[in-house]
Amino acid sequence: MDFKPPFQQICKAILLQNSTHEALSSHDDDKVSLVEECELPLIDLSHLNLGHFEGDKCMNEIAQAASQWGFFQVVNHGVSQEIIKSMQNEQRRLFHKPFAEKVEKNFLNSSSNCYRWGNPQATCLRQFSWSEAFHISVTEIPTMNDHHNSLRSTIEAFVKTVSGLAKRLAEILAQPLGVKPNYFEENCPPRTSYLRLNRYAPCTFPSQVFGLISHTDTDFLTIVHQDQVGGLEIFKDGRWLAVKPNPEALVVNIGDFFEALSNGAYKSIKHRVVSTQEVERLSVAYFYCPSYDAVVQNCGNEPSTYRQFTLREYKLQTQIDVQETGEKVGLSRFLL
Ligand SMILES: O=C(O)CCC(=O)C(=O)O
Ligand SMILES: [Fe+2]
Repeated sequence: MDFKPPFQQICKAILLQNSTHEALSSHDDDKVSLVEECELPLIDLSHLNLGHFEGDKCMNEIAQAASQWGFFQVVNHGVSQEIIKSMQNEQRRLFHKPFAEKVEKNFLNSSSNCYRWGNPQATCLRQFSWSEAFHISVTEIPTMNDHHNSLRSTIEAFVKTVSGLAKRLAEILAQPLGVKPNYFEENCPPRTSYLRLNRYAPCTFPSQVFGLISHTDTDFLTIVHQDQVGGLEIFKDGRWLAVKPNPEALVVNIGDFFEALSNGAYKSIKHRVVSTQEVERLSVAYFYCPSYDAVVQNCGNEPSTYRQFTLREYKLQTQIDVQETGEKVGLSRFLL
């Protein structure tokens, strides 16, 4: 039985609905083109344990990377290569289940819309993502079906380490902002974060369709492991740069809520994944989120750039924008 979602049929239908001219004449930003490769700032987290001087230096590097890049990579992060390998194997096995099974409501015994693919709202190819994903809320992990070999125990092991890492990084980033020390303890209980397992299938139209369309993340920060295939691109200083994969490293990026909390000092920058025709690509992302009604607002003394909001308001606004325009508008909706 086929495991691939019907990406090709949907793209053909979109192309038929639009004139070809319209589908191909998108904004320059949205075109798939050759881009330069970059190496993200690389931070060795073992330095945090080397005493005050090295520790402070490492914390400064983290805050600087968040301000200048919005993206960085970390090594010695505590997630073993064994867990990473095992996660990739489990992901491959999971995504290679028949498509008809994956779309079943109770496939993982988690929320009914846990399996997602493409973009149901896409009206043109540049809004379509040639990828599939499982969104797994941290609360759902203990009750997940485990007839998929050791998927659940692997996810548990991964989340256990990565959730602690997310909190630690958030606290380090919050320190120079004057955010109260227990802000994340109070506003980001473990149950509010989630994991996304991504699979980017080989793509029939790699020059026209992205694996994942350009977006910023709706969270405080995201921790990603990408495999060796590559394809992640970030929008920095007016141009797209390809992130060179580093199998040892985890990629960390600032989400919209840290940009608001830091009053724009840390950057939630646009990123996307380009498709390839040849091979599949796997990645796993942990989204560190506040609870629905936690208030996100500038904690410094300067005048605020954004009005305060909650995740509930933000998600509602995003839903409206996606329905009306096919895309998330994001933080600019909350500009003062
Ligand atoms: O697959 C990747 O490398 C990035 C995924 C991503 O940006 C996301 O899931 O929000
Ligand atoms: Fe993202």
